[in-house]
Amino acid sequence: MTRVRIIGAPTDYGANRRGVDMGPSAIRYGGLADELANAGVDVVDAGDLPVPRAEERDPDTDAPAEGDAKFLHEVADVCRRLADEVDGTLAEGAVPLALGGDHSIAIGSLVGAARNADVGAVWFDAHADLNTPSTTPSGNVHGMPLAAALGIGEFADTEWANASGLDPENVALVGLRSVDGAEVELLREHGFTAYTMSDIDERGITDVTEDALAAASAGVDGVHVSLDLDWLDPKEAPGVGTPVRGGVTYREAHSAMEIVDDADCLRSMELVEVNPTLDQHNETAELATELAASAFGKRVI
Ligand SMILES: NC(=[NH2+])NCCC[C@H](N)C(=O)O
Ligand SMILES: [Mn+2]
Ligand SMILES: [Mn+2]
Repeated sequence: MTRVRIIGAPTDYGANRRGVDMGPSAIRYGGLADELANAGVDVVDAGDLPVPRAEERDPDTDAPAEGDAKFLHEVADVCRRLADEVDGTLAEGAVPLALGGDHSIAIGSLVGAARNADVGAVWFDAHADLNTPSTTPSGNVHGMPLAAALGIGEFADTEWANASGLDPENVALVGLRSVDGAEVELLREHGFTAYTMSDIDERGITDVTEDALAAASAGVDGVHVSLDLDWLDPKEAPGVGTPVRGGVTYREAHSAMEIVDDADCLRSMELVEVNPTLDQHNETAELATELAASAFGKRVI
């Protein structure tokens, strides 16, 4: 029986929209533990990491990386602790399921998942999250976690540069539709596997997700699945801070998660960017729980 350990990371340091720190509560209230239990999974909830409120902190943008990256020290502190939790969960033989919080927590998930193994990643997101402190249009670290975990640009000087051991060839991005100029360059240069919404239109979600998982899992021990809820169309998932029209549908999202389960390479997962203050009747949080259940094996019959 698959064992899943839920780890809440209630942080909004990486996003300028307050409210995403309430994501873990909303997702739990949306029925996560029951959904996973119905999927036949043995679930343990480890509770939330303690995260000081952003108002009590200074969003200084100095070291460890130069440029404009708000609350980078605070993000680093949360991610160090999350990495320890993720690694500890894997050591116990369970699958870590981290709940954001904004997408900056992915740095901790990836570093933790990779501490004692070679990993790949599938990034289900409207965005590439490959900005660095010098290229960011917003200063928000939730637009940078993939660059940070890969040690790209100014992140080469940080503790993260060699921590994840991630190879861009084992990173597949799915559903891209809002990519900044510098990110386009990185996607072209580094050998990432990247699928835009146009690829999904042309080839269908099934083929694209199968290819993404094949690329992410080639030659490594397992795959981290990072699910940013803004991957979905805002009509389906309104409770996110950076919505982009033209995302995947409810059915496409479930289909992709079922393929994640079929591929049998899932090592760790996270659900990020659920912002209950922007949601309608908690529907985005509930959708996150349902999608997690599909990824962990829930089927109709
Ligand atoms: N995880 C997210 N929602 N990221 C949104 C990033 C938006 C934009 N590319 C930025 O860097 O600011
Ligand atoms: Mn996004
Ligand atoms: Mn993201």
